[in-house]
Amino acid sequence: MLAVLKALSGKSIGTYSVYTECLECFKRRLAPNSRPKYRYELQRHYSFPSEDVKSLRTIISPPVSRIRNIGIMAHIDAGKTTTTERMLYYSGYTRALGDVDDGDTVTDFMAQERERGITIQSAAVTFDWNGYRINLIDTPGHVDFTLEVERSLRVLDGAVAVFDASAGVEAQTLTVWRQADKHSIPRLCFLNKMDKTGASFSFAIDSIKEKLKAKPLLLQLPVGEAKTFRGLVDLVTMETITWNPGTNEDDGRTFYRKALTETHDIELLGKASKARNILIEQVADLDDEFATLIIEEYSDSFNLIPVEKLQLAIRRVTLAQSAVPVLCGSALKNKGVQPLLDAVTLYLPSPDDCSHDFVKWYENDLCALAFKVVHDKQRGPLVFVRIYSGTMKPQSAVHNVNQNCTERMSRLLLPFADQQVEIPSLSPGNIALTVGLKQTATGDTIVSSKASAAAASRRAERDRDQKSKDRKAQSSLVLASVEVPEPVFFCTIEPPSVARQPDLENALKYLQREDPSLKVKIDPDSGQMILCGMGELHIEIIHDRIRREYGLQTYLGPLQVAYRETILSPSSASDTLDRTVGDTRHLVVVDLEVNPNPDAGISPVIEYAENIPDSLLKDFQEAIENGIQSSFLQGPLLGCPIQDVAVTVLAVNVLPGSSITMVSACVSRCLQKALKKAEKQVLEPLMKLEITLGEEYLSTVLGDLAQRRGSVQEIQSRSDNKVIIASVPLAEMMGYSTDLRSITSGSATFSLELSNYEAMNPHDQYTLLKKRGFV
Ligand SMILES: Nc1nc2c(ncn2[C@@H]2O[C@H](COP(=O)(O)OP(=O)(O)OP(=O)(O)O)[C@@H](O)[C@H]2O)c(=O)[nH]1
Repeated sequence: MLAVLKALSGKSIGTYSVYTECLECFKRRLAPNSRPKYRYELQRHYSFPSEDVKSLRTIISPPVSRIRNIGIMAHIDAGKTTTTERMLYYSGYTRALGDVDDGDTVTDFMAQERERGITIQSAAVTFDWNGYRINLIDTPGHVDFTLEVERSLRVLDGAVAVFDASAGVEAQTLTVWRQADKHSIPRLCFLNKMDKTGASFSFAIDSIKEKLKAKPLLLQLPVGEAKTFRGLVDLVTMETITWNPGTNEDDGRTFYRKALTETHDIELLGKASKARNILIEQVADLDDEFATLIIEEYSDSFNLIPVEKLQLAIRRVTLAQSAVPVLCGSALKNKGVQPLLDAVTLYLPSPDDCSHDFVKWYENDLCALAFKVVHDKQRGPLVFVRIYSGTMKPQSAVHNVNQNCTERMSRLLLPFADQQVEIPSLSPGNIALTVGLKQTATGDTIVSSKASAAAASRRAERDRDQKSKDRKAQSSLVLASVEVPEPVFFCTIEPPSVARQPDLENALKYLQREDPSLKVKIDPDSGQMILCGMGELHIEIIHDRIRREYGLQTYLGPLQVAYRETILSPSSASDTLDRTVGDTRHLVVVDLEVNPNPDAGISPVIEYAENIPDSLLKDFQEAIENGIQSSFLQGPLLGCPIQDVAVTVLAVNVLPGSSITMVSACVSRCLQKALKKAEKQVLEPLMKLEITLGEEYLSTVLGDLAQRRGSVQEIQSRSDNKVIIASVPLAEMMGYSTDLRSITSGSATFSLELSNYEAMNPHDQYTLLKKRGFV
């Protein structure tokens, strides 16, 4: 039922994240009877502190080969949080099963998360399973928090993709799958909700093949489906796995493995033998070592292949990302989670299996990446770090390469969601939480000292092309930073009174450190603060957090779409700036030309005429380019950023003694002049929209899309549903979740992703300019 209530999310492509229309859906979650209110008095039964904390301390630094840094990723509501809760329960970390519907899960620990039952921030959770240390990141499913997923993926070595077995691959799964591809992260698939009406193992597998273009390796078969789902067949060991047959109330802790040959179920045995043979053939096709073993020793009977040999081959294939193992179960009904944990330890990589270039430059010195900052009122910023080399110790000074500052770390903690266990040191491959780092922001690299950073830089330099060694070596010290997508929505934000303005600035400063996808700027004309975000939900959550966490009742202006501007014809301009400040005369003369350049994107392509002397560029290139960049932020039509334009600087003359600020100002003014003279065009964000709905609503929804300037590209059939794929301007999608729900009686779901920026037609452009008071 809940799933049906949610008209939902979207996804991202490339560097862009996406806007999604799920504000209404989360408001619905707040409504009485949707999900229970957050209750501070909720008490979880933790199996530590006491004895278990001690045992945790003894295994602070497990062997690297026994560490798994794993993410759980999926479409919203596929069951990530429920699966994580089961993992924590079966590994002995919690004594009671958390339930998203009761708002008492461990990983969704923020107030909003518990109240609304959604995951907003990634929570890192550490636990042990069968002698392995698992650092698990529960990533959010909402597209407005795509950056959270990106951040997590950067520090993971492997991932579990959770699917709703009745829905197969959904929009957000595709997004996170692409993200995992980008970061080359080996994956397992878990087909969850096998108990749900409509669950279909074969449908889900087909959708993995078709939509993700992945090669699924079936490691299990379900026994029964939907209401009849009662267990699994493990095709690697040829055993049946059942969970207390006949009792649905069971917590799933106890389960039984039985050799399939002993079940007397001839049909199941036949099906499983066939599926196992296919698995073996698939693995042999992808792994030469295994193929040779089969040809040389087991060509007569696959049944004799030792389980460990098959497991090792599956592991190699998974790490090579030539195929993905698929498992299934029902987290809610407590089935299938323990074999999933076994698969995580068996098939997903340890930190040792993943190579990172920069690690060798640090040798045994500390090198860590801050991948998340959370602001804690009592303890200040808490920084989640992944350690790549060296050892991290509390009460020590560390050097932040990005901020070029040295800070003192007071405490080091193992993160158990909202519980943390203090530890005396941490070794490579692990994820930990630090207290005391006040300057560090998401994406920063942390090393032991400035000298160690310099030593690593020298080693990197030796490895590199000598020509451009300085710049390259400098950047090589900084681990790949998170790609922060451009916001697509913005609105003004005002404090309750002028006196509270500094408090609001402070709150936004903290929130920005935690969430780099949130941007704050000041409107140059009105002086108002502008909040820029990834979607309605994103901005609403920020607004809500300012109220709850900082006690500020702020006022938001209407949400506006972030348009762009470009030019359609070349033009040129000259400008002279002649100003005397004190005794100094500043005289700058600039000539430049602008040209449309569809490949330029949002960064201007800058060229210089050949007659401009190198000496002048040496002194003023940076100032010239700063002037160009600042002009690009405010187009001549709407004051929106400029894209797809090339600038050629034809001449620059500077009177000796003139300041570089004057050079920037003159270039900027000259560029504004040239842009104003050119033929101008507003570009609007065009979204790719995917709607899944019952056939009976098809014509109504298509009619509604036509009114929204939408163009339908394809209508597919998926199970009993229709899927409309269309492109629609973002400006027409405000409040879409409410509208779609009302015309489909709440049965349709949708997702949105930014497709591209497209030129508005003259009529729509005129209407927009008029609405904004520019004509
Ligand atoms: N029938 C069935 N329902 C499940 C199963 N697992 C989870 N659910 C339900 O699906 C809904 C969503 O579960 P969550 O665990 O919150 O999903 P999620 O992927 O973490 O959701 P977000 O954090 O909001 O992205 C809840 O109502 C769960 O009770 C399952 O195995 N079977």
